[in-house]
This record gives sequence, structure tokens and C-alpha cells, in this order.
Amino acid sequence: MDVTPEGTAPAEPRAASIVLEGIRKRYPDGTEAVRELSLDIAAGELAVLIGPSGCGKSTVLRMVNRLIEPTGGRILLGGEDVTRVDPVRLRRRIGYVIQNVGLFPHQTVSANVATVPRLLGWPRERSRRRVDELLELVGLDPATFGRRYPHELSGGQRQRVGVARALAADPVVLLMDEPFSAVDPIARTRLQEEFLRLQAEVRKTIVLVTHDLDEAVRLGDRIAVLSEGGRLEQYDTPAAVLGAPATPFVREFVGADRGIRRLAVTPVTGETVEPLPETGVAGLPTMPLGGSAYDALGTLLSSAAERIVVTDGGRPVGVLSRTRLLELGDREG
Ligand SMILES: Nc1ncnc2c1ncn2[C@@H]1O[C@H](COP(=O)(O)OP(=O)(O)OP(=O)(O)O)[C@@H](O)[C@H]1O
Repeated sequence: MDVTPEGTAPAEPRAASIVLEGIRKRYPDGTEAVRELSLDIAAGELAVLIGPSGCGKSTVLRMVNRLIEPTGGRILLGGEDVTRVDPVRLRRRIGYVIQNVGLFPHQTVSANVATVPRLLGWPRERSRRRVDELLELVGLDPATFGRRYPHELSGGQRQRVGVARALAADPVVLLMDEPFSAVDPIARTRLQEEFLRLQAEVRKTIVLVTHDLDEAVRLGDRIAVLSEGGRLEQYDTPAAVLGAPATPFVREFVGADRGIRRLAVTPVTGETVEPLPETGVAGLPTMPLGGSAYDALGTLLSSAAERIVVTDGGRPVGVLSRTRLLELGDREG
């Protein structure tokens, strides 16, 4: 069964692995959108697909829920070949969130979120409890927002309703196509942060398509960089993609400022710090061990100090200079 017990969050978060085995898509006009792509996404992992416009990201995503039929290869969801499953049943196990959400304009927020539970024939009371729980989970007060219509919400709020709706029947997979790109940059960062908290709680397998490298680095457990024809250039952690681009294409794609971006995913460890100076550390800014090198650089630049003191349980264990931090950003691999 593909529903949760009695409207409560599942005790064991349910998620399925996704395996793409040499999938291909050739559109009827002859366009080879995806020539051959293989990718393994572990259950509970968030994989980001990124690449230039037209490289086939959306085509790949939509083949997973069979909005687009592959012309070759296999897609396994929790080990089951999706091409052998009834597409309608399949889509009830897969949440799908798109840019501008596609909420039903003449239905309230609650009714929108309850779409799939209704299709699954859940009793009203159970649906209602689930809807309230999900609205709370995405940070919208059910009493205030449940009765509103989509046009009475901000772009960011609509996007949250879209996420709640996608999670309603406890899908094993969530597919997200540019989910945050229609909202302004400040709202986007907040939505991304909230989304990370939500994912820590629900631990779904998520495939997210984006154009935005910062978003990919912030959200992805792993990033798949695609080039034209759905060719997989690299599939690795954000730190590896930024720090050790596998091909010239990836190197160019992640761009000249990747050193700075890389700092965001580089934690300050006992090995990266420099020894405490004999002159002492009085008056210098501090940061805890384990914080990001990016935050360290930000603090240094705003304090005009030459060094930042790294502490462990409040005790200074070393310092980092600007030069050292910039070296961390430049370092390969
Ligand atoms: N229905 C279709 N018929 C023919 N070609 C198509 C069709 N849909 C998409 N394409 C082509 O397939 C290729 C991949 O498109 P797709 O939308 O998957 O790329 P994308 O990487 O998601 O692009 P974007 O980032 O611009 O959204 C493009 O060249 C596109 O023009």
C-alpha cells in the first residue's frame, strides 16, 4: 500500500531508491533529448540535476513518473521497473512539484493539498488531519491558510502548498522541476532552508532540477551535471563537483567563482587551522570548529581582522588567516 497509517507521519520514513539504466528519449520529431543516461539515487537521498538549458533535465525527470515515455532503457523504483506499472498508480506514489506549482485556482488550499488522498478514497476525517499536519509541516497555519484560494497567497506560500500537496499521500519519491525559481531571491533562500529542514524530517528520495548552482550546492546530497543530450558529466557530492570537476565541461560550468562556492561546503577542521599565535588571540573574531570556511571568510571580511580564532567547546584550538581560507578555496580535490 502506498498510504501512511492514520494521517500521522510514518514511524519509518518511506522512500525508494531510483535507478536509471541507460534511459533514452527520442522525441517524434527526431530530437535526441537523452541519448543514454544511467544514474543511481539511494533511498532518502536528494539528487540535483543541473546543466545548461535544453540538456534534457526535465525530460529525465518526467520519464521517472512517465509523463514522458522513455524510448529505451529501464527505470527502477525501489527495484521495480516503472514501465511495467500502471502510470496512474505510479504517479500516486510519486510527488511532483513544478515551477509556479500548478495549484487548482478554484479550490482552497486544503482541497488542493487533499487532491491525492481524495483520489485514493481516504475518509474525510483522515484527509483533513493529514492536510493540517502537512500545512504545519511546510510552515503555513492551517486555520489561516487552509480556507484561502491560491490567488490569495504569495509566490513562496503557493510553492509551499505545492510541496505539501506533493507529500500528501506519503510518496516514496518526490520530483521537483525548478521548484523555487519563480520566487524572488530572498524568499528563495528562506524556502530552501525550510525545505532542507523538511527533508531532514521526511527523508524522501528527491530528484530536483535546477539552473542555479548555488541551489544545487545548498540542497543536493549529490549533483548530476548534464551536458547536451542528457550526457552525464559528473555525479558526485557538491564538494567534489566544485573542488574536483571531472571534465572540462564541469570546470567551465561551475565557473570561475567555484573557489568561493567551494568554501561553503568546506568545514573548518582541526587539520585546516593554523597554530595559535604566541601573541595571543585577544580581540579577534571567533567561530566554532565544524563551521563552514565560507562563514569564516565572511566574518573575517566584515571585521577587518587578519585572523579568525577557531574554538572547540569555547576553547581556542587554532586560527585561520584570509590567505589560508583563500587557499582552501583554490585547492583542487
Ligand atoms: N515534445 C518535444 N518534442 C521535441 N523536442 C522536445 C520536446 N520536449 C523537449 N524537446 C527538446 O528536448 C531537449 C531537452 O529538453 P528538456 O526540456 O528536457 O531540457 P531542459 O534541460 O529541462 O531545459 P530547460 O533547462 O531549458 O528547461 C531540448 O532540445 C528540447 O527542445
